[in-house]
Order: sequence, then structure tokens, then C-alpha cells
Amino acid sequence: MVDRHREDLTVRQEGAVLVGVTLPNTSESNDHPLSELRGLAKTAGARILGDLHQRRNKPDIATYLGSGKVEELGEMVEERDADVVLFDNELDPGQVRNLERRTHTKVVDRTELILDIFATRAKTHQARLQVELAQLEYLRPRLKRMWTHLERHGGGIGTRGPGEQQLETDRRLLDKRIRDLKQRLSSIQQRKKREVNRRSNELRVSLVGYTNAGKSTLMRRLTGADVLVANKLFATLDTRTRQWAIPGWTKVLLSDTVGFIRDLPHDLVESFKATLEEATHADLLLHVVDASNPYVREQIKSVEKVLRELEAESTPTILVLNQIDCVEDPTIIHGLRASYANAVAVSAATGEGVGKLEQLVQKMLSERFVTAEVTTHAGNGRLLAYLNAHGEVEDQRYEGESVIVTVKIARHLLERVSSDELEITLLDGAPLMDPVADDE
Ligand SMILES: Nc1nc2c(ncn2[C@@H]2O[C@H](COP(=O)(O)OP(=O)(O)OP(=O)(O)O)[C@@H](O)[C@H]2O)c(=O)[nH]1
Ligand SMILES: [Mg+2]
Repeated sequence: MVDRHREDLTVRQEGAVLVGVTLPNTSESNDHPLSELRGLAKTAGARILGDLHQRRNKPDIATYLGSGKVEELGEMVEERDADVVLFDNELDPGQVRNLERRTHTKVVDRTELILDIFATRAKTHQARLQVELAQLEYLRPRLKRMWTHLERHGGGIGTRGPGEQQLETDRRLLDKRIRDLKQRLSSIQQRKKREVNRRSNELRVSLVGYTNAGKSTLMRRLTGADVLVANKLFATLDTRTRQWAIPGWTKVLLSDTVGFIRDLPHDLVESFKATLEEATHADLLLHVVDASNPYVREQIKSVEKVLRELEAESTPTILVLNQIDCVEDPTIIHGLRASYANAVAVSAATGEGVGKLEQLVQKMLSERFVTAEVTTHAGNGRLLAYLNAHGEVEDQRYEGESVIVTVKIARHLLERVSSDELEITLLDGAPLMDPVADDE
């Protein structure tokens, strides 16, 4: 049952008609209301046969689209021999059913389309499990729809009278699979957490941002990593981490991860939470945007919303205004820099501005980190272990009964160990806070 439905979701090679309804509260400009859906449809491999757009004060309860427009859609589908209607909005199961009935074709809403793209692009074990979980959560309340669909096309052995009993059995199987997936994902997550804890002396910087902004291109530019770059939405679905040789720091790790999108389906955020948190719980975030996109401000807002959902809004962040080689009007960059603190204009493609970005990263890391000479008695093994675990020990020498350690360490972690048994001399960075004061 589940597999059958998943086959239905595949829109590859299919001829599609795009539909979007703009409601008054949408903040988007009027330029190309369906341009993003067009990108999603192409990424899913659909051939676009036509589109239809409507402005409404509120969605129609039965069909989302107004009834005149539904007629028009039906005609367009027939005329162009479309296999599927792709909807830019999120539909409830009843609306899908009504639209399918009236247009005599398959109707796929925005959430289902994004899930489908994720399903075809997921490569690693973890990403596959996460996508399957999101799909099943999406499917569960819609099980009934599939059965009525079968009944309608009526008949044949094996499809007769599935009824409530069959539905119950299916739901139970589905719930069992959902539990199983959650369990497997949580054990993967725990294993990863242990790995991260073991490497707690490394500094983590993560690239986050709207899909197709240029995160992977920037990752390549900064670390030389051979990551996939593509003019497709959701080219990257897994987190990739590489050493970043940034002057003055030896243990900086840079991670590239899955992009965000407006109205990212809730089930997907939930399922991908582990992957997203892995990236967002960093020492520093590089929020990459495509400054040449007319919707850049909306995209920044969408990303900030997801970051809040992931409780990462307080992580220090640099806004990377990427693709400036494609921005013709300089006032756009000026405007963005005026609205956002810590913004740097770059082109990941040409390398312009990347030096400035590295300088700002160095500066922001230095604000959180200090280099210090810590002097203590040579037998203070606990402190030495602590400094090695949480900081980057650059030098360690003995003088009589004492040991002097030169260490680069997060300011608050050093403040935590200040005591009478040791002496701290700062080699760089602003003075430490009084040790009795609260952490940060
Ligand atoms: N002109 C220009 N194109 C760029 C720049 N940065 C990225 N691109 C192009 O933008 C497209 C998307 O780049 P990616 O690096 O794959 O974007 P991403 O943010 O990793 O996208 P997802 O993984 O899909 O979220 C590719 O076609 C890149 O070649 C830039 O600075 N200038
Ligand atoms: Mg990418």
C-alpha cells in the first residue's frame, strides 16, 4: 500500500501544470509568483506545460482555488494532456480529492512535492530514514484518501471492500514502521553526539541558508572540498564536514548542510532535526544568501524562522551576501548591509570578498576565544586534561614544580577554571570576567 502510494508521488518525466494561489498575508513581491514552484518542479524532473495563478482573500474550502479557476484548470489539463497538477500551496486531503475529481488528474501539493524531491535525492542511510519518516507522517492522515481512490477505480480481486478493518491494519503497520524509524534515527543521533563530544576541542563553523544560495560552492571555495554543486533545489541533503585552514586556527571544521525553503514542511523539519541541529549547534554560523535573488529578504526571514525552531538564533552569525557577481544594482548590497549586522558581500564563484569573509570569521572567533598562558603545579593532571579536551594547546613547558601551558580556548570555558591554584596571563583577547560572575 505504502509503496504504491510512493510510486504515485514520483513526478519525474511527467507533464505538469503549475498552480499557485497568493493570499493577502504573503509578503512576496508580485514579480514571479510561481518562479520557486517552477524550480521545484524542474528539480523533481517534471516538464512544465502551463501555469495558472490566482489572488484570493482566503482559500476556497473545497478546492482552495476558486471554482471558475478550477474549470479553467480542468480545461488546461485536458488541452495540454498533463499528468499532474503541482500546487504551490499546502492542501488538505479533502481539497486534493475534490481537485482530482474535477480535473481528472493527479494533484500534488507543495509539501508532497518537496518530500518527493527529498526522497529521490537522499543518499546516506540517515537521510533516507529521515525522508521516509517524514513521508509516512505526511501519509498517515491521508490513508483514507488512498482507499477511496481505489474504490473509485473500482473493483477487481484484492481491491474489493477494503473497509475500515483494512484501514486499521494499515494504520497499525504504518505506526509500527514510524516507531521503528524513530528508534533507528535516535541511535544514529546518539552515536553522532558521542563523536562530537569526543572532538569538543574543535571549533565548528556551519554553512546554513536558503536552498540554491551557494553554500556548497562556498564550502568548495573555502576548503577545496569536493562537494556537489548544482543549480537545483536541495542538491545537498546530508551534512559534510571538512577542515578549514583559517590563518591562526588549526582545528576549525566547516560543515555544509541541507538548505531551507519557505514553508519547509513541518514533518520534514521534525525528521531532519538531528541533521539540522548537528549543523546549527556550532560556534559560528555562516548564513549564505543569494543576494541576486529578488526574494532575498523573504528568504533570509524564512531561514531565520527555521533557525529559531532549532533554537539556534543566539549562535553568532555572519550573513554572507553571495553571488554579488550577479548583482547589477549596488544599492541592493548597501541596503542589505544597512539592515543586517555582520554582513559580508562575496562571490563564491569568483572568489571576490572571500578574504574579507575569512577576516571577519577570524575576528568573531577571537571574540569568543582567548589565547592564554596558564601556570599551575605540574601535578595538576585534571586541569591539563581539561585544557586539552576543551582548548587547543599550543605549547606546554615545565619550570621547576610548575607547568606553563599556552592554550587557545573559549573565553567562558577558561573563566570556569579560574582559581587560586593557577595563574592566567592573557596573550590575546580582552580581559576575562571575574571568575565568580556568571558564565556568559
Ligand atoms: N554566479 C554565481 N553563481 C553561483 C555563486 N555561488 C553559487 N552559484 C551557483 O548557484 C547554484 C547553486 O549552488 P550550490 O552551491 O549548489 O547551492 P547550495 O546552497 O549548496 O544549494 P542546496 O544544496 O541545493 O541547498 C550553482 O549553479 C552554483 O554554480 C556565485 O557566487 N556566483
Ligand atoms: Mg548544497
